[in-house]
Amino acid sequence: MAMKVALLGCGVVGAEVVQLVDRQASELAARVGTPLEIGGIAVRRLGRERGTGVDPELFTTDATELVTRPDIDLVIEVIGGIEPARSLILEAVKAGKSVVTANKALLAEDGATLLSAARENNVDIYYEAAVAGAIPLLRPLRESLAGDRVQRVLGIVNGTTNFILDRMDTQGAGFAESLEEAQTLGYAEADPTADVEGFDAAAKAAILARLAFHTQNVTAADVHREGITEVSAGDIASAKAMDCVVKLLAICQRAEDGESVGVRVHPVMLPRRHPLAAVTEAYNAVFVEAESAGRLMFYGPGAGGGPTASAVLGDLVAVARNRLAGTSMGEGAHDTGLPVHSMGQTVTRYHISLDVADRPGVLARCAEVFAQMGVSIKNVRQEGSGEDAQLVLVSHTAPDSALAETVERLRGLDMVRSVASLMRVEAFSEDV
Ligand SMILES: NC(=O)C1=CN([C@@H]2O[C@H](COP(=O)(O)OP(=O)(O)OC[C@H]3O[C@@H](n4cnc5c(N)ncnc54)[C@H](O)[C@@H]3O)[C@@H](O)[C@H]2O)C=CC1
Ligand SMILES: N[C@@H](CC=O)C(=O)O
Ligand code: NA
Repeated sequence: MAMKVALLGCGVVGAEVVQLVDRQASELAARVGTPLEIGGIAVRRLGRERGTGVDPELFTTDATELVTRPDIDLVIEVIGGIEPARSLILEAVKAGKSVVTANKALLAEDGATLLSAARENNVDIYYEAAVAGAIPLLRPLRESLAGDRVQRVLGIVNGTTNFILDRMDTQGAGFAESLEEAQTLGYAEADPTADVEGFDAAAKAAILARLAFHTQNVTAADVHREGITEVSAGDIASAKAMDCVVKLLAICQRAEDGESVGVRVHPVMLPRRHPLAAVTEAYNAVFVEAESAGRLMFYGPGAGGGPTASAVLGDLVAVARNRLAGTSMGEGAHDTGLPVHSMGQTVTRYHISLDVADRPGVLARCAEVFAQMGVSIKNVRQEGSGEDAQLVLVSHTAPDSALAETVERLRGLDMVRSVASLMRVEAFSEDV
């Protein structure tokens, strides 16, 4: 007997899912062990279904009735946003149906509640599409690396911002025109604030941290977030001068004592020799450092209807197989409860470029500020002279709060005219 699937939302991803389920019907049946059939599609408004080639009888505006219908076995949620997606998923789970979702915003806000409801009802919630689209990433973190200890995850997890920064770096393009191009190419969200202000990447960072460190505590609100709107042509030039590129990274890291984790999203200067520096255009990549495995990199398309639907279908096969076998994954049952430490406690490294008056004693005075704050200088160079002099300093690693205070004190020196460029530097974990 066929397994019936309810689809919630028929936008960019949903429409692609419908096509794939139809086109690959026989392969899916063979892989699951029974045919999969779309039993209903919840949409916001009826009328647009004409021309899709799908039986108009399948469409409904009553999503709650659809997810609780007794003949529905599995639910795919691709509406997005918090409500009504959360209530619909909870209804489905309570009615004994497994769920596949691509909803990173919801999982980052309330993933622990959803997973706990799934465990109580012996069903699954799978969400591979929610982070880095088509790239198989969450399952490797959850399953393949279950026997290892992940130390750090560095990810380019937002295609739009990577596209913009890449255009600024390689073509000298400005921020506004690069964003416009990303929108034209269909990478950016309708309201691109979620991309350029780092909200989308922060949601993905929370999900990655939960899986990497087996801690259910992390939500989007715990993630320190800075977007790319302040990244200037001067920052890009400063990065180039250090043989670096500017990337927006999601960084999840265990504290040195292993007792807490740091989760953040912000622009970084990254050495060109780092594998993530080679990730261009709208591609995503996630670099994982694990104790025994060493360094792993997951790379591929992180957005778009086709890639996202591919991940949704992979999950659909997995939850259908589990249902046939009468089992479920039980994600989140083992919770380390590791707390999230503040950004101030996170160990980082700064690149600081100062417009200074080129006169004797400037360097010594700046170095004194670093010493007062207990921050060690890794290297320093001067560019230009006279009125156009710039002092470029790169620190060794230190608590972010000490580095931020160092910058404030430098700003207060009368020989420092302005801070021309300020950005954290990220590299390999052994680079201090
Ligand atoms: N498009 C992409 O590249 C990616 C999307 N995602 C996620 O996939 C999900 C869907 O994204 P898209 O398809 O791009 O969005 P979309 O905006 O194209 O589609 C969402 C659809 O849901 C419908 N909808 C809204 N409220 C509804 C309701 N109450 N009942 C029924 N339908 C309703 C909307 O009318 C729309 O057609 C989101 O959670 C998004 O974050 C994840 C990875 C990549
Ligand atoms: N707008 C997002 C879409 C995928 O999650 C991006 O640019 O990566
Ligand atoms: Na993925």
